[in-house]
Amino acid sequence: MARGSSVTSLLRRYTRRTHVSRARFLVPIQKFHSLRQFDGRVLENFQFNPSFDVPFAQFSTTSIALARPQFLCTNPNFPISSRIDSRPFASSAQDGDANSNSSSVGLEDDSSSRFVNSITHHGVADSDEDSVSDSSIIEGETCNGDEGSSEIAGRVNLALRDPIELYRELRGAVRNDKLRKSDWDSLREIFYYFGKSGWASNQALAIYIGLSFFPTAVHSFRNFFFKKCSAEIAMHLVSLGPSDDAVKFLFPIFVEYCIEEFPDEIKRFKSMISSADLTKPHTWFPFARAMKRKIIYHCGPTNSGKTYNALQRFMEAKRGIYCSPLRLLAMEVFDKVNALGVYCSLLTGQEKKSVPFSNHIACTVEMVSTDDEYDVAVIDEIQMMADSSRGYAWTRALLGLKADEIHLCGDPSVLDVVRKICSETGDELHEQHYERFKPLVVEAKTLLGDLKNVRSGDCVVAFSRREIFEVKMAIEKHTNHRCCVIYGALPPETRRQQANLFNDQDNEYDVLVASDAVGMGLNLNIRRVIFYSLSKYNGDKIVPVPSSQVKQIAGRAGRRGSRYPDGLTTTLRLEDLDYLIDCLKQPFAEVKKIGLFPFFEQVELFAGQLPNVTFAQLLEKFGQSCRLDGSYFLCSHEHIKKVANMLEKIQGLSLEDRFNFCFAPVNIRDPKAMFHLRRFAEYYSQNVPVSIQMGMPKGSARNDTELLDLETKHQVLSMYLWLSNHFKKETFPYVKRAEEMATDIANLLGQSLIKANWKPESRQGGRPKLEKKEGGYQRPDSQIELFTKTVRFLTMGDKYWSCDCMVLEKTRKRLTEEMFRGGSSLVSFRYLH
Ligand SMILES: Nc1ncnc2c1ncn2[C@@H]1O[C@H](COP(=O)(O)OP(=O)(O)OP(=O)(O)O)[C@@H](O)[C@H]1O
Repeated sequence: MARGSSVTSLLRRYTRRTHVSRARFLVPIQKFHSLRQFDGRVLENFQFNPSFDVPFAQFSTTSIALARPQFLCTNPNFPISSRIDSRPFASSAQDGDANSNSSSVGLEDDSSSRFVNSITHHGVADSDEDSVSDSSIIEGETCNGDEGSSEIAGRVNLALRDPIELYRELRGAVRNDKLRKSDWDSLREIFYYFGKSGWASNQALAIYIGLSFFPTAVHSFRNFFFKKCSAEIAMHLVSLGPSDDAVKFLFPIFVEYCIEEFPDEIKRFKSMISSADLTKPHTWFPFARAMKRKIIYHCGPTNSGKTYNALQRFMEAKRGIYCSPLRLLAMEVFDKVNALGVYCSLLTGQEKKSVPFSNHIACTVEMVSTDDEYDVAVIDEIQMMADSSRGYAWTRALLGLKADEIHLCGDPSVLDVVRKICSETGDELHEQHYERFKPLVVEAKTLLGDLKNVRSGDCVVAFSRREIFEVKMAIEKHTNHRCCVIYGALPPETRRQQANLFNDQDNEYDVLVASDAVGMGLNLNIRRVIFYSLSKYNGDKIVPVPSSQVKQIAGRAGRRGSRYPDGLTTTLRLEDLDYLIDCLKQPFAEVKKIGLFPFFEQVELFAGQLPNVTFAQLLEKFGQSCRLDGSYFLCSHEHIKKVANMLEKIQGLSLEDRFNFCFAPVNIRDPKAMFHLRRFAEYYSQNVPVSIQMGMPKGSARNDTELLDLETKHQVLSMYLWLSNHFKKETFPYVKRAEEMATDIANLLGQSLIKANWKPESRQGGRPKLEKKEGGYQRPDSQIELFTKTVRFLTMGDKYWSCDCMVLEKTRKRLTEEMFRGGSSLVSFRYLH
């Protein structure tokens, strides 16, 4: 990115000079957010010094609250009279209540509260004589007669003096040569301690001294101090030694020094921070805020009719928008609604289907417009606001949609966050709670580790492509069942085709083998969901599948209106059963934070502060500097940074181009797909028509390599279509051709899957295998200790064993064994929540 010359070179130079690591930079920033929350509460009436334009209240901070008496007392900007006799930072000393002090100033770390306690114990402003003598003992002084007392009294007075006054005195002073070498050594140690103090560096943020600049500022302050300090101040510091007390004594003087010495640095850091300000996101959408919106939260588990009810309102409305988590689901709604006679258009990243006269639109949530007005909007799977990478799209839709009525469908995990948001936006919230149409029944018998036990209508869920094909092969080899296959890398069209094949009764494809992609968006006639395993690769290591996902997937069994309204779920192996039950029993974990990501305009503003960095570095810096309110987190941008790094060398892309290219749907672990994205960007940067440059496969895949190739080809075409919708149309002129090719490849993929009976290959090669243990893979441990709710065991022969409440896990196992011995061929138990 060629940009103008650096206005922030100083800051960057400091960053380089001090080798500030990312981790070091990040940790205090987090703290700093929490300080800021405290700030709003405690410092709302606190004024700042306008002459320096340093809004102390803007960042917290504890120090400022603590330092208030000192700032107030001499600064003409603070007319309120203050107690000159108050000791620096020891506001509690005035009321003599250490605890109330530490809570009232919102001290957040242990060291700070320890410090305040120590001040209170040693404090003298509470005119407690014992404290004075304690102080002298603790400080290692010997109080011998009047001389000792007056020396201590002098230091006590010094400690009570206004730091601004002290600073002014220092400014006008000349070097003191009376100090002994040992005193200078002590002072050096004290300043070293000060420079290393996390508390001080954190508090310095309040005056916009950034963490990277802090060591330089301390160094400069030290030089100044050594040149100027009086014997009195030096001896006072020496008596404190390298301690928190010394840090807190020096800090307000340091603040004065920085404000006077580094106004440019302060201004620069301040503008960088404010350009990365993501606080109060509800204020980003003034038009939506001007509306009186009604939010209806359809809250409940899977298969409880949430989406059905929301869609009824959507179809009744004059103008409606449905926001989907998946292209597939947007297509389903588009088809369903049009079939019912409501004209509806489709908008996803890859396709725009405009239906004439339509006032309704089904779109993917990332594509939702916050400019258009609607009567009714539906945001499906609202709990995805908490998704670590895509959550921002749901947050944006909820905050920004201009709709009179917004229906949110989802589980209860984000209910509290939505309540909080509505209280901030002023929207009226209505909650509608749902129960599953029919309870999900856990089959305790499991498949006993044998895939021969699959039955018609079963869906076997595995969490890797390799396992999916292994399971399909095994089932087709050892039974008469034929399998359809659904996993994430398949195009939505192929997934739908496989779903239809499975739902259709007039063929032999009666078993489905699927990944977690089956958890959302497809209406399937599933009788029983069987978990082949309950661990999955998370991009880094093998982890237990989270309980929310287990619930979502298991909930696919027994949909209302399907052939199997009673849903069953179980595992392949008995050993996994406890974890499955555990997950189903877990209440929905309450989400505390939801995702945000800056708009391009916000990134652009920030880029103005850091002109000579790469786009990936810019994003990294943004992540480090951005400020967020307590209910939000910055969505992960690792994927975006990888693409940004790949495109770095391409000249001629504007910042906006780079930003948009980074959101293109690409599998960053697939080198071929990454190669094509880079090629597309290169062509685009040269302003020449971007060609597809990809041969069409001759037929369906004959082995797994060819199948993988088809998948990649489809992804590249999908990327081309996405880019054509996000960049100048004329640069991507082969849209028609790309659409045709994509459709053909989706069909070829469907045909390939039907006959696929080969050993699967791995796209990455390097992915860790599931760790084998005796009896299978590494299983997640069950966390169940007790059953705390009513549990009822039943056999399929309508004979019930019931035992209410607090059934120990061992008891459950014993009962299950008894039921087996009792000759029951199929044993299940049901939780009545
Ligand atoms: N009142 C109803 N009349 C007829 N069918 C209904 C009704 N309510 C729901 N259904 C059907 O029940 C099935 C599940 O409903 P729906 O998809 O709305 O559930 P959900 O709670 O949104 O589930 P999920 O979160 O899994 O999508 C759908 O096939 C839907 O068409």
